[in-house]
Formats: sequence, C-alpha cells, structure tokens
Amino acid sequence: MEDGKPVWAPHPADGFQLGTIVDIGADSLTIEPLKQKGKTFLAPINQVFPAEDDPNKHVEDNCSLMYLNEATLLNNVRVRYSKDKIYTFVANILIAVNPYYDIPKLYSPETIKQYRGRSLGTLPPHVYAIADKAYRDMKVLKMSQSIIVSGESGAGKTENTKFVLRYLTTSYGTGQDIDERIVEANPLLEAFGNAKTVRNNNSSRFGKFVEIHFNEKNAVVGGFVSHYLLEKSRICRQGPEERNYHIFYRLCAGAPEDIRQKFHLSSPDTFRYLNRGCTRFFATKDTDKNIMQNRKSPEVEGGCAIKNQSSQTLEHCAELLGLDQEDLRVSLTTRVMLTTAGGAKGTVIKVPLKVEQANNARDALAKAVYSRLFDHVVTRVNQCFPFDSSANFIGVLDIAGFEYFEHNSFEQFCINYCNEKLQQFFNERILKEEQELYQREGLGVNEVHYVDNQDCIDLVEAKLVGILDILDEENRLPQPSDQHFTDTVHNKHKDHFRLTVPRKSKLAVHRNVRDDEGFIIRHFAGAVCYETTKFVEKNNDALHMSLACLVSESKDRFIRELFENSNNSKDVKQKAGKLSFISVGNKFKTQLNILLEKLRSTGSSFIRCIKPNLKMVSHQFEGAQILSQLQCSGMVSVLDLMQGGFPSRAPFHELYNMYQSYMPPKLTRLDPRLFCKALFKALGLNENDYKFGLTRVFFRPGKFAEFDQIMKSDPDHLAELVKKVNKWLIHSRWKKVQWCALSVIKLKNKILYRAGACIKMQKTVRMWLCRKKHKPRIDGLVKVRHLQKRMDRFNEVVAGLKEGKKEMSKQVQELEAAINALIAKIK
Ligand SMILES: Nc1ncnc2c1ncn2[C@@H]1O[C@H](COP(=O)(O)OP(=O)(O)OP(=O)(O)O)[C@@H](O)[C@H]1O
Repeated sequence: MEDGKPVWAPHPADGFQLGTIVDIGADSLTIEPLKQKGKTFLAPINQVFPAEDDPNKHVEDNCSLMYLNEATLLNNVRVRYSKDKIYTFVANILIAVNPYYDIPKLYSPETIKQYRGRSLGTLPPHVYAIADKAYRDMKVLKMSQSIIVSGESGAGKTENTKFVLRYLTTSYGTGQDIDERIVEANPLLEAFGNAKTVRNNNSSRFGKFVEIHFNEKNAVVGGFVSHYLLEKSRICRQGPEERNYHIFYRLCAGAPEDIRQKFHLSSPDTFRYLNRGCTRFFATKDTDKNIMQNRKSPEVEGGCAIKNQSSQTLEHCAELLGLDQEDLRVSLTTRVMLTTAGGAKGTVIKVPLKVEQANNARDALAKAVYSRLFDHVVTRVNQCFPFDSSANFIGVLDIAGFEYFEHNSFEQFCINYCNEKLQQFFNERILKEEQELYQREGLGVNEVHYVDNQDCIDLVEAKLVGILDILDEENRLPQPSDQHFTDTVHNKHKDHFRLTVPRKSKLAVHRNVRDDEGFIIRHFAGAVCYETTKFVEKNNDALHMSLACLVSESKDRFIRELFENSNNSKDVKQKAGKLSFISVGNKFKTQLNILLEKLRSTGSSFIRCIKPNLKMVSHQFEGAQILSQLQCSGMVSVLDLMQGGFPSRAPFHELYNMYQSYMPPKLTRLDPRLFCKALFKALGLNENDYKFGLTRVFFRPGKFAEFDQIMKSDPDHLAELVKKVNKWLIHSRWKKVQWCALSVIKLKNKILYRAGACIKMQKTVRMWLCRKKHKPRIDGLVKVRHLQKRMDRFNEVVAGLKEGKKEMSKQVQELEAAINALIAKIK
C-alpha cells in the first residue's frame, strides 16, 4: 500500500469503505474515510486492502484487476451490479448476483445463439458461457461434466439452474420433445418441492442434481434427476409468513371441480397444515412449571381421542388413504406393543398415546405420505426423459449453500455438513489441483496455503465417533434423548479444534444455550451454534409401528405401493413392538458420498449465486452481507491463488487444434509446441502474461481470452498475423543458424584453449616431478661445489708454506681430485 493512496477498510454496512491511512500501529491502522474527512477509526491490518486507482472501474474477469483481494472483488461486483451486469468471472468461477427483476434480453434466444461454441471469456460473463464451456469440455475431453450452483436461499440457484438446462437443450438438443420435457419438469418439481419462505417466495426445499445425458454425437438423449433432503417439517408446521408446499394452494385454487370434490378441497384456511403453525411451548422440565396451565395446549393424561369436530376430516383422510376409518382412528391414538417379558410373551397390547404423542404420530404420517409422494413424483419425472444409453452427461447441482441463523437445527446441520463436503471438493479442484499442476509443469509458482477441512468432515461423518453415528446410536436406545446425545458428542470430542460448547459463542443468544442443549462447530465459513432439541426425532424417518402396518395394507394401490417401496415395510410386522428407526442423517451421508464420487469423476464448473439484499428488491446492494456470502462460498480463498497464479491453461495440442484451421499448411506442419511458441512470439504477448509448462501454456487471468480474440479476429488481421508468424519463424530460424555457427566457433576456441592449457599443465607437473626427483643431488652438488671453491683458498695457503709444501700440495691435489670425482659422480 503506497503512501497517500486510498485503501479499502472495513465498513459495518457496506463491507468496505475507501479511506487513507493516517497512522500505523502494531497490528492496526488508523484510517480516515474519504467520505468523512477529519474522522478516523482503527482497523485491523489484515482487513485493510489496497484499492484500484479508479474505484468505479469494473472488469468482466475479476482476475484482470491489478489488486486481487476481497475488497476489490466486492467493489467490482458492486459496480457491475449497478450497471445491470450481474455476472462476473473470477477466472473460471462465475459469480451471479440476483437482480430481482427481469433484465431485458439477458436470457433471450438471440443471447443463447451468441454464446454457442464461444470460449470462456470471449463474451461478457454469463451463465450461458459456463454452460457452453461444460458442453465443449465434455465434447473435447470426452468426459462428463458437472456445474455446481451454490448460494444462500434466494440467491438465484434455481433460476440459474433452469437457464443452464434451457441453454443446453436449446443449443444441443435434437429439437424433439425430450428437450422440452427436461425443462418442463421444473414447474412440476417446484410445485411439490418449493414453498414461500421469508427469504424466498419460491424457495426450493430440497436439493437436486439434474443430469442431461448426451449420445456419442453429443446430442441430448435424456435426463435424470436425483433429489436430496426434502424439508419435511414444513408439511405440518410453517413459520410466520411462510407457507406449505405450493401444490396445496394450487390445488385449492385451481383444481377442476371433480378433483376438488374427490379430494374434499376448499379454502386453505380450512386445513390445519395450511392455516397455522405450532401452538406448543418449547419449554424444559423446569421452565414448564412456570407456565400457567391455562396458557398451554390441553394435555389428557393417560390417552387421547379424536374430537367430534374432526370426525369428518378423519373420514376424508381414511377415504383418500384407502384405510378403514376406525383403524385409522385407533392407530392415530394408540401404539401397538409386543410384550417381551412376563405373562404371555408376544401378546399385542395397545398403549394409549398422549395428546402430544398422537399429534406427533399424525404429523409423522402426513410427512411420510408427502415425502414418499415426492419421491414418486421425481421417479415419474425421470420416466419422462428415459434414455437407452448415454456417452456422457452434464449434471447441474442446485443445493442450498452454507446457512447460519440465530437458531440452527438438524436441517442446518445437514446442509452445512453437505457444504463442508462441497467446499472440500472445491478446494480439491481449484486450489490443490492448481498447485499440483503448477509443480508438475515446473512453473516455479509459489505454493498457496489453504485450510483443509477434512477434520471437520470427520467430526460429522467418522465411523462410531462422528456426530451422525453418535446420533444414530442415541436413536437406537430404548429412551433416546437430545441431552444425552449432546453430552456424548461433547465427551467424545473434548479437545476437538472444530467443536465447542455454546457458552463459548461470540453471540450472547447462544451463550444461554446449556452445554447439553447444543454445540458449536467451527465450519470453513464460520462458527455455527446448533441447538440439538429434536435432533433425535428429526433423525428418524420411521413411522410408529401401528401406523406403518396400517398404511402398508391400504386398500388404495397407489398408497400401498408408496409404502411398499420404503426400506422398512417388509419387516414391519416382524418388528412390531420393537423400536423402529430409519436414520435420516446416515441416508444423507450415503447419498452425499455417492454424489461426491460422481462429481469427482467429472470435470467441474462453479457458479456462486449472491443475494444482494434481504428485502428481495432490485437495485439494492447490501455490501456487508454480500461480503459474508463471498467469504462463505470460498471465493476469498480462491483470490489468493489467482493473484499469483495462471488460472487459464491449454495443452499445446489443444491450442494447435483450436487454431490450426486459421493458419496456412506451412505453419501447421510445425510440432504443437513450436506452433504455439511461434504464435505467442509473433503476437508479441508480454512474457509475464503466460508461461510455457511441460505440456501446456498457462495464462495470467484474462490473457487467454485476449489471445483467443486476436486469433479469431477478421481475415485481414489474420493475414497480418500469419505474416508476422512467418517473419518470426524466419527470424527465429536465422537466429538459430547464427547461434549454431557461433556455437561451433565457440567450441573450436574452447578446444584450442583446452589443448594449450593441457600442455601447460603437463609441463608444470613434469617439472615438479623432476625437481622432486633431483632435489637431493642438486643440494649435494651445491654443497660440494662450495667445498671446491674453498680449495682455491687452500692452494693459496699451501703456496705460501715454507716447509712441507710439496707434501701438502700433493694432499690438496688428492682432495681436489676426490671432490671432482664426487661432482662427476653426483652429476
Ligand atoms: N437471473 C434472475 N433474473 C431475474 N430474477 C431472478 C434471477 N435469479 C433469481 N431471480 C429472482 O429471485 C427469486 C429467487 O431465486 P431462486 O429461487 O433461484 O433462489 P434459490 O437460490 O434457488 O433459493 P432457494 O435456496 O430458497 O431455493 C426468483 O424467484 C426470481 O424472482
């Protein structure tokens, strides 16, 4: 961050605000907002980010910004949203902001045509661009593809999913009615699976994975829908301002007279499941005492009965379910038990239900009927677009994103567990694989760290000690309780980094939850406090035995079949009297693991949907909550990687195949690597914008599109380009020849130099060896010669002698002769 330049600093409502740094502390900065000169505030250093020079500038691919951080991402999305540009790329990931109104021509048939066959990034960001990329990848790589659409409720997942399906069937269908059927299945699924909530007037209350299947020729042949976790609690109870599933209101409003009479339909106000929510207090044993009796729903000790005023409803239900009215009455108010000890073992006894138990039994029956009906609707929908064989498919996953509310229950627990798994998949695909690829290709790009969430997934799904298995264990106890389950979770994971007790929450509302009433999980997107009341009940999909037996013997074939297909119907009678349990959590875990296995076997694209405001209105951008959605969807961690990375890449042969038709034969004879190099050099692309790996070219964000655009420009431009490529080739070949000649000369000089150096070395060594060998003799010779010199002095002395001169000179001569002989010998 440069001196005096504006920075993005946190803002409670807008997410970020522009300001300048006026002082720097140890771990915080003093910021002066641009809009409130003179006022300052402190911001943690790691939440202040450099801003672009022009805050009103926007780019189609966020990766083309100079500064890649969460603040510039939010600002780019904001500026684009203000111009009705709701789609933005972050490399290959698409961000889609819900406009809450129909943007003219955004999804028109002309727009569909425009995107057909166009590379990602060559046209403005659009959900169609992602759909087309998936299709082209499927075709080129001969591999199934998946598009993962995520976001919170009301963010636009379902709408974008529908746009993808419409695009693929329109562009690559066979024009037969199968295409239309795939698209038309949606209204039916939405009628049974969508409802009005406070967050979305048409909220999907189930997750789905829609596969469009293609044949060898890459044309649509059929489809298949898998569904996940239909919200069953809504069938019996809705929050204030919320509704039951659309189908009920539609039937009430628009069923033809014969159906209206057959189903005994009238205004929604006359149906308990449609006209009101729950009236029971959710009190604990202790607090229950404080509530006056006349404020509570009536409780009939020792049993209950169906009121006279409800007898007609009972009659209608029995009629529609194909049951005997009396049998239904008994099954709704009593429970069948087999005695296991004492007296006549195995005797069937009927235990009366308390009012609350009977209400629960009735609700359980309603939920079971509806959820099995929903399964049936999906099965029937799937029969509408059958296919004999398929080469590949494109699957679109529309599933709720990470959720956290003031009160979070089993539903949020499951959906967040699912998002934790999807985030891991996202990490695997985007971050891990990216780094591994850079390393494999020898790009020398720095490693980017990310937090692996496997420990969190294990906390939920590990065998025996995972929360789901602990919950199943609880469900199998004779007297299961939410508190005992919660205690077990805490005891088994005392020091787990991801798990803690509610009183450690940052939010006061959670600190009031007792240790045995909830737990906090630190998810990848933030900590969530789950209140475990009703976890045990919500985890059990089984009806109580008398009801299960009853419906499995319905006179109505349809009802009978709905229940025959369920897992526990066959041994219902054998198990009567025992505790029945079908685990919701573990069924979801199995489904999820199958889904992820499928996703892992496909190529993938990601669409992150964003809800711009809570009021569900157009042209209102609530920065802070959008920022939190960007963080929750893992987009912020992706930025770190993109900043220093090369998000677009293409194998040499793929580039070669893509562009060879644009080049003359002379150039296409080149091998793919040289072909690519020639293109890049000829275009004069900045060498920082791409890197040549071992098998492919890597592009900086947005640069592949630039390259593609140049390649696909008009013929004149292309002819110019071919000229440039030719010129570059001649230039590079001439350079190569020069380089070769120069290398030969260099080599010759090197050889000569080496030969000279060898001789020098030989000489020196020989000399050294010689000296070493003759040194003692030379030393001896020097010494003897020294003696020889002294002989002259002797001769002088002897010549001056008066006596014995002759004798002495003879001795001196002998000595001289001896010395000379010695010298000769040494030599
Ligand atoms: N691209 C769009 N153009 C216009 N309106 C849109 C668009 N996307 C979403 N909407 C509006 O927002 C509403 C909510 O979108 P949608 O049902 O797709 O949300 P969702 O993410 O699937 O929510 P949920 O998880 O509750 O099902 C839609 O009914 C529609 O009115």
